[in-house]
Amino acid sequence: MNEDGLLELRNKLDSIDNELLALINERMKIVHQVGALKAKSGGAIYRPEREKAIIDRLEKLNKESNGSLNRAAIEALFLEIFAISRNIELPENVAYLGPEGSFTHQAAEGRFGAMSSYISISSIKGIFREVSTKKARFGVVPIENSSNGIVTDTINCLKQYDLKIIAEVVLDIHHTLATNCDKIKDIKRIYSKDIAFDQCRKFLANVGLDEVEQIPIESTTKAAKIAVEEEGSAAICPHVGAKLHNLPILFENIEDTDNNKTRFFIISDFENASSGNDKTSILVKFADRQGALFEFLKDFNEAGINLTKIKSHIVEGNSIFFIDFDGHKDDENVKNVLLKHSENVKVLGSYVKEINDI
Ligand SMILES: O=C(O)C(=O)C[C@]1(C(=O)O)C=C[C@@H](O)C=C1
Repeated sequence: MNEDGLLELRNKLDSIDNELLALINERMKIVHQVGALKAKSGGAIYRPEREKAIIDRLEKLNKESNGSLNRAAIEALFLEIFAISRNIELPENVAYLGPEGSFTHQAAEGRFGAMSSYISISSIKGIFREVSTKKARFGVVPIENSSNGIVTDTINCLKQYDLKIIAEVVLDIHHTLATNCDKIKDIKRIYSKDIAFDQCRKFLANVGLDEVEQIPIESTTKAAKIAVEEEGSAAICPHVGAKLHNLPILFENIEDTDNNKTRFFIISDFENASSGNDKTSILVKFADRQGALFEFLKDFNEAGINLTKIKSHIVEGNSIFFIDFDGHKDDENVKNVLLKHSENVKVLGSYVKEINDI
């Protein structure tokens, strides 16, 4: 291998890295001052709308100056910088639906970065409790999956607790089949979460595993932990979960649809300012009379509000609707409609709209 000139290029990289480090430290000094200011005013540390505005601006600048980074790369770099910044302003705990390595953990790390302090919690209700008792500043919970629909526990908790949705994260969900068995025919049982089995039905039939015992447990990552200890077992689990428990992966991306996504909410105890590109989620209980739903939808339509999702859901025997629409709750047209229906509506939060939608 001819590596002439490598040393010279590495020297150049080293001196750029030195400059980057000095600049980042310079940035963090200012972040420290922002933190002190917020400590006085009581302002929220996490400002998703500001982070989005910075990334939008940098993406535009990058295009204008013909930079080689795409939006995903700019986001990856700067979301980590913001996460470090927030920790400098005030270290805050993030509670997520565990165990470690779960998809919710991945969603949390994607938004809060490597420096945050994470608390793994085993139930959705536990996460809401953790945030409302201020043991954690943020909670990360799944709200819906493209194949399995709405997560009932999350809706119930959003109804019950006085917390706000402050951000959404949409993850592409890929499953692996991981096992210590050398051959498929040696697999005698498979562990996973019930919905993961549902999402991989065709794959299991294709490889002749549809008749093998399926043991549903509470998390896909725990499935990997059990399968590594039990001979003749396999797990349907995330790549990260298999790696975490040193379980060899036999097949990757075994989900039946190539558009398998899960949407997560980040919950906290504050409300976001408008970013100009927001979405709002509400729960609505309609009066038990003819035309109630129709009137509600008509008012939204006349106010020029784009409803992006409407799902009915039963809580304690009563039917309620989970609705998403474009706009911020403080936008004039939104405010008026919500005011008119305030008796029946619970506003769950306005937050920056993700590009990756479900
Ligand atoms: O602008 C702020 O409010 C900050 O706290 C600074 C900063 C940043 O690093 O730029 C950090 C955290 C916020 O979520 C948004 C931006």
